[in-house]
Amino acid sequence: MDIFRVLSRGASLKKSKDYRADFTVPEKKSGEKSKQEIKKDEILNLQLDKELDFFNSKQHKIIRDIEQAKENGDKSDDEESEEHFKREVKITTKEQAIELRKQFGSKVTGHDIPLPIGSFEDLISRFKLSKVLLENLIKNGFSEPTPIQSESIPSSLFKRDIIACAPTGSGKTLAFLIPMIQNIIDSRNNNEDEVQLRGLIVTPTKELAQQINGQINKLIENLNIKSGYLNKSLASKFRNDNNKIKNSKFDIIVTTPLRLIDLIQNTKSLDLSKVENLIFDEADTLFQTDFLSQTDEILSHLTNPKLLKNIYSATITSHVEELANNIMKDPIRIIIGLKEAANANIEQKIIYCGDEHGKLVAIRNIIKNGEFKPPVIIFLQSIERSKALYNELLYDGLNIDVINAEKTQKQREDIIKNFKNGNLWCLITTDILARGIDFKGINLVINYDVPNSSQSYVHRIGRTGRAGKNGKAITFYTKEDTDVIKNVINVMRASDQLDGMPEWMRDETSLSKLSKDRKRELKKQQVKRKRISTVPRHISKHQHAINPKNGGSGKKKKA
Ligand SMILES: Nc1ncnc2c1ncn2[C@@H]1O[C@H](COP(=O)(O)OP(=O)(O)OP(=O)(O)O)[C@@H](O)[C@H]1O
Repeated sequence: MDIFRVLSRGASLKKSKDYRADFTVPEKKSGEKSKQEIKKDEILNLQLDKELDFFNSKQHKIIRDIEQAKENGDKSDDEESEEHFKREVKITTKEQAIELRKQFGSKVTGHDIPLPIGSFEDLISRFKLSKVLLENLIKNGFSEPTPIQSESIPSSLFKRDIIACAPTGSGKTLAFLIPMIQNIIDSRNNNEDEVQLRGLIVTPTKELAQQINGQINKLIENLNIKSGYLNKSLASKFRNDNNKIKNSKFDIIVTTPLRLIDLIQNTKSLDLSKVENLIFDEADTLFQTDFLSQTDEILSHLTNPKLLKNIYSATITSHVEELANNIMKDPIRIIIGLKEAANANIEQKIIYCGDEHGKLVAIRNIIKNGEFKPPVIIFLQSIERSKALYNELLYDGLNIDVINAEKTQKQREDIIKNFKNGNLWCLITTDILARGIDFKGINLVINYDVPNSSQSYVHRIGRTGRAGKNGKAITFYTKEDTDVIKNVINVMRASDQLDGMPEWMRDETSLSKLSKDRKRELKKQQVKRKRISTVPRHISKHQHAINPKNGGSGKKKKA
């Protein structure tokens, strides 16, 4: 059973210690329902929707829909859907735009900025948005735009380059997908329906690329648009350049940088010269020194003069903005909320644990005191440490697994599937899952090791508190973390989360600030930590030695 889906559809929450029993689905009544009963259910669902109005932006629409559902009890589906398309444009004046931006905390700068949209229906009248696309949005539960969508979509449809920074879990993916798909529909209409690779989305991890492609597939239903995630198998089809791939061209490709570069350098089967819309998702990673040459290489193959460039992330430093400005034409800059703050729905807490042993004690305390409410994600700084913590907690009855870059793609996919459908309660991982991954309903993120930058902290804890839901993040620190923990405290301060914290933390002046050089140093190398284990070293060494996998006899020596 997909507990997250059940939760998001308004299942009731029981107070129970057993997490599996926390989710109950309303029972189905036997027999046919009368029309009146169905209508009553609709109204109830809409009222439930209102309570679960995560983005605070659905408010008036839902209220209006409740009223309409009450009044138009017997209208046909066709009539109702036609009415949906005829709704008046909500934002038509500069004053309304200023008001909306104030309400959303949006800062939008640049030349000739278009008005934001107040509803997805605004796009029908202003941009002739495809009705099928709007239907697909509504079918998937996206009824009102989030603040970033409200600004990005019209700017992109006006064919502008965009630098966008909005909190984790605030809907950036749809913010770039909706205009990309609409632009493809428009281009295809103007070019006698010729299929060409027009949209390219570059992300730092495979998991994220796959997730975005899944999202695209939901939006392009019945649109005759084709999207592909450039995994190993698709890349090898391109490499073989057989007719199969030629005959099934793609409108959109989602990829990681290296996979794409490998393909364009070694084959001529993927032509990037017609790409009109480029997205760098988690752009600040792609503009970091490690990725920069790859990003440059990709840009050099995108030769279409009409190319639109968009960069999106929850954290964009001024350095990244500077780099982006160099490759963009007159971009519109959209910032939602505060740049370095975490999502406001996340309660943040730090715990001093003294040393490594203290961290194990702290995590077991969290389990004992009921704070450990699954689904939970635990982040550590390295593969070794993630495996060590997994071995340590394996027998604590937590239903856990570990996911890191050592696992095969298939293993990674299976673990994620199990976590999403509720078979796993807790995922132990590294920064590989820190960005972009959208697990619905994560209750708690634990930073077992302090992340090495404020950006990494914001993204890691952003796996909870998504789509308007609340979440909690706990960060452990020890005496080794005196410097890196300052990054975390600064984000907590920017997010107004220092209430109840010791005086020295709340007082900005008592925390000597980290210099830029020191921050850079910390990002490059991880804090040196002692190994994780409650088992004394001489015993674990002995266990390792007798393990048959390591050539041992498998037998314990007699005392
Ligand atoms: N307009 C909308 N109405 C309701 N839910 C939405 C809307 N837009 C997006 N969502 C949902 O919000 C969740 C978070 O969206 P998304 O993954 O795009 O966040 P993000 O801003 O890209 O986060 P991150 O910075 O972590 O990558 C998703 O589950 C998505 O389906």
